[in-house]
This record gives sequence, structure tokens and C-alpha cells, in this order.
Amino acid sequence: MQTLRIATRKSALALWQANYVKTALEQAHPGLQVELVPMSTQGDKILDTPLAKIGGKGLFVKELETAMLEGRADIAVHSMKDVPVEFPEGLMLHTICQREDPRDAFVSNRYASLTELPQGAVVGTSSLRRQCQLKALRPDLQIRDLRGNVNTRLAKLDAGEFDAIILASAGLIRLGFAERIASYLEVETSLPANGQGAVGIECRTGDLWVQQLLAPLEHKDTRICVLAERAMNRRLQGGCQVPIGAFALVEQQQLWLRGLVGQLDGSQILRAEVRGAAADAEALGEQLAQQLLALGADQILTAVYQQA
Ligand SMILES: NCc1[nH]cc(CCC(=O)O)c1CC(=O)O
Repeated sequence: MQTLRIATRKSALALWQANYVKTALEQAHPGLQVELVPMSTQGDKILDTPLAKIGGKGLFVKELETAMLEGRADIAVHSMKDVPVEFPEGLMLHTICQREDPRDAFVSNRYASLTELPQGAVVGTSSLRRQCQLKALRPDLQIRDLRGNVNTRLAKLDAGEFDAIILASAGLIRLGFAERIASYLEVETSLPANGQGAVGIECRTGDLWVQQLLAPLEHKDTRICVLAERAMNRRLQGGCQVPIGAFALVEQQQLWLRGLVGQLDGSQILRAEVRGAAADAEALGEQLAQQLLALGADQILTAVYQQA
């Protein structure tokens, strides 16, 4: 019996996601051996610099990809929102699993929601996408950088550094911290990042043994949504650290994709949306990007890249 090896980061969330895939594979294929291969990535090591400043795409995936290319692991499990748009030669995104709650979460020990925050309250997030939407709604808020894995971020909140912090609810729910969520930010308030809440599985392009094992883990509607969201991002040349939101829903083969590009201070938020056949997911994502560009998204993004 062969063993399938999963390359994974060592953060609690990465390990949770890798174990989730391990369990799903073992359930789908009784008798299959699945092993985790934990490793540190550059993104885990540089903890003191705001992510937007380091810039480089794929900070959290390069080591995992090298392990697969060198045959030390067979698959890598990623949070889709951290996966760069392009894949290295020899690797592919093969499987997209069912999405967890895609919304951002408002986490605070003192306040129940964004609207309850007092004037000038300090909110922690390292996401430019969250920052611009928060500032658009509440220009008085002070946004401060918040890095680290989910546990670290919660500890910083508990230490009193912030009045509230914003995190992806998916990560909190998966790690058993759902009760820390004071309220959910509806997507109209905080449009999620492309791929937020979805787990993807990467493998070698020609590895048919692995690909056939992965097939049962695929979730069709999540794939459609994530492909549309990623196509929009790709057309806007957005990495994971840009003030861009993209969120799709599919119902009865119909796709509804909403997109947003914002000025960091929230002074301007461009929004657009498209609807169409789910089968045209990627074309719709590109179409939405074009609409945002026509509204002036390129000027905003160019300015952001120059600041970073
Ligand atoms: N950028 C870090 C990251 N990557 C995935 C998640 C959460 C889980 C997910 O979106 O799948 C998080 C933490 C956060 O944004 O709060």
C-alpha cells in the first residue's frame, strides 16, 4: 500500500486543513495511508513586517511546492485566498473543497458589532481589503496592523492592544473559536477576499494516481465561485495583499459575482457586479475586472503598489 504525503505549514489552521483532507481521503479510500509533512515557510518566519510591505506573492506556498516538485510530498493543502494565481511548471491546483462560511468576523471582548465601536476605536487587521472597507464605513476608526496566526491574533486582542479585530470566520470556526465571533460582517459590509473560506489541493500535473484519489473531495459549486473570483483578481493583477474583494454565489447554475477595489483610506470604493451562466465563471470574472478597470481601479491599484 502506497502512502500519500501532504505538505503543510505548521500553523494550527494549516494543520487543521491538512488533517481535514487526510480524513476525507482516508474515508473515501479505505486502506489508504496518508501522512502529514509539516514545514515552515518564509511567510511564517517574517512576522515583524506588514505583509503588504514584503509583497512577494506566494510567501506561504513556495516551500510546499518545492517539496512536491522534489518528490518529498504529493499534495499541498492551501487556504485558497493565499494561493497565487499562477502555478509553477509541473504543479496544478487540482481540487477545490466545499467552502466554509466566507464572511469576515468581528471579534471583540467589549463590543458586539462594528456599529457599537466608539469614535476613534482601534481595530486590528493586516488586510488592505478589510482596512479600506472599514474606513469607508467608519472613517474615525484607527486601523492598526495585526499579524500572526489566528491564535496570536486573538492573544493580541486579549492583551488589550485593540478594541476589536477582524478575522476570516472560516479560520475561527475551523479552529473551534466560533464563540469568539461577536458578529459576522455581512458581505455587503466587508466583501471577502477571493477564495476566502475555501480549501484547495495542489498536486503534480502528471500524477494521475494522486488525482484520482483527490476526485471525491471536489465541490463543484465552490470551484465555480472560486474560479470566478480568482479570474477577477488575476485580471487586476492582485496578489493577496491588495484592497480587492471578490465574492461569488451560485444558484441553479447561475453565478452572481461581486467585486470591489478600494482606496486604502476608504475615501473611494469602486464596486461592480456581474451575473451569468456558471459555466462562464472565468469569463465573468474577467468581465467584472474590466468593469472595475473602467471605473478607475487601475489608478487605485497603481498607487497602492507604489506605496508598498
Ligand atoms: N491570510 C491569512 C489567512 N488565510 C486563510 C485564513 C482564514 C481561512 C480562510 O479564509 O480560508 C486566514 C486568516 C484570516 O484572514 O483571518
